[in-house]
Amino acid sequence: MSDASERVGAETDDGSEIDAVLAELFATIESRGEELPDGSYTASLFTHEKGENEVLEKLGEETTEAILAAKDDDDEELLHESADLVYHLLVLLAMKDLDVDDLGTELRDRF
Ligand SMILES: N=c1c2ncn([C@@H]3O[C@H](COP(=O)(O)OP(=O)(O)OP(=O)(O)O)[C@@H](O)[C@H]3O)c2ncn1[C@@H]1O[C@H](COP(=O)(O)O)[C@@H](O)[C@H]1O
Repeated sequence: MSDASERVGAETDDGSEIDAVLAELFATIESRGEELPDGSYTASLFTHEKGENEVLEKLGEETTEAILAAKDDDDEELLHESADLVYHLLVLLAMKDLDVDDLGTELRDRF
């Protein structure tokens, strides 16, 4: 695992914006899980009474909402729900002590 602080604002060699956004968001998620600040939705997921199940349920809900948006041909809503989905997936990876870089490696290995 790489140090979260090193990834904040990180850009890949080709300056890919999505890589930078995912790296910064993941670093923020990890930091919320460590510091558990009051008022943080992310921190509330790490301390939820349902534990990991809360995030798993959210992933199910956001997936359904993304599917419905796609079926409605509502591109704006599809992007919104896709962002919710990716965010919750990153929270799950952080809870499992996995890393967004591990996800990147898994995807790149399929090229
Ligand atoms: N990217 C996200 C993010 N995406 C989704 N969510 C939250 O996930 C929840 C989604 O659940 P629901 O679909 O039930 O929520 P909803 O009220 O119906 O809203 P929508 O479906 O319209 O999104 C909402 O509370 C959203 O605010 C997020 N909460 C936080 N972040 C980021 O996480 C980082 C830490 O933020 P804090 O959690 O505020 O510390 C920051 O970079 C934030 O931008």
